[in-house]
Amino acid sequence: MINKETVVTEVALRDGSHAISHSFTVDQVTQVVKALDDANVPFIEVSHGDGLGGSSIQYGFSKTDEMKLIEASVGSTKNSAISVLLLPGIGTVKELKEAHQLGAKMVRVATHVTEADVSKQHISLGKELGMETVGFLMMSHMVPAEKLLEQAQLMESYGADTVYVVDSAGALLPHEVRTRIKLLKENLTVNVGFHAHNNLSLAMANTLAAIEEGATRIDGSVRCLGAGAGNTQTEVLVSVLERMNIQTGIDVYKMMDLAEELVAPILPEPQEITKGSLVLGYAGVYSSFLLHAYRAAEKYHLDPRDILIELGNRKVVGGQEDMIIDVASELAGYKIS
Ligand SMILES: CC[C@H](O)CC(=O)C(=O)O
Ligand SMILES: [Mn+2]
Repeated sequence: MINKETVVTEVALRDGSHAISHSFTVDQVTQVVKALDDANVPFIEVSHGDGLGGSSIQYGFSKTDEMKLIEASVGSTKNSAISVLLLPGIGTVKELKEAHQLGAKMVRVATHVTEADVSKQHISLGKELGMETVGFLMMSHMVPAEKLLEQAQLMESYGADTVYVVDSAGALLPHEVRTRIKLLKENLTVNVGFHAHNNLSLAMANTLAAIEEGATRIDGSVRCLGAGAGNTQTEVLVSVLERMNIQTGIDVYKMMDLAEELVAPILPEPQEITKGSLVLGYAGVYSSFLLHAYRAAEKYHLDPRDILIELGNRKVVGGQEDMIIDVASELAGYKIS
């Protein structure tokens, strides 16, 4: 039976950071957070696109220190809680403690889908700090449901309050989402969540499939401001759920207004499924690789699709961004020694 309540986490100010090369300013974040808070969005995620500590040569430098963005966000909320993302190794205990001190109330500890064991320290710390703590299994399309369950059970055993199935590449088909969420629901006692990317135009269909199978925590990005073709579009999601009599507590009109008036102007161009983002879903490639692949394609005079397809063939995963340049230079005929 479908749960009649869904808790939405707005990820545009974190996942959307990939789409604008991590260039959010305090002013933009403050305005958007205030409006999301006024619309009563329960959780708003604010961090570098690659999570706390992501600002680096490998992932791209942030224009504004993420701690300043987190501080400004916390100071702009009355209703919403601020969430941070952390990939163990990129972010450390130090950054998590700092974000918590600034007032972040939720941490989502993200690992590759086969590497949940590296999340123990940070999930435990999140709990110790009294934060709502989430395990976030990225690239969930790469393993069968049984393996995903094994990894989710690890996160549950470390104390996660929720475990997310994360379709980082936007590659999952609705029946594949169903199988995964169903198995997790049958075998976990904690909440199950779902995070989509719209590269195959399936974010909404997959999200509804997840909800029908019992997922109660769902991510959205307003105006689709997320990596690749973006995520499930929050203002659309909230409207659809209202039509289905599923409560999110979010004000639909306010969500629509802030999408159009505050978020659309931040986007360099409207989010759509371009040939690049489509190939992410088609080849099963991490959505945040898109702009890196475009830059490499320009440098080596290649079609970005060829780079992305080859990254998909090699099953490259998050954290291996340096492989984008390696692959591009190889395709361009350079020898790597
Ligand atoms: C680099 C972290 C990544 O963007 C997390 C995420 O949202 C995903 O895997 O989809
Ligand atoms: Mn994402």
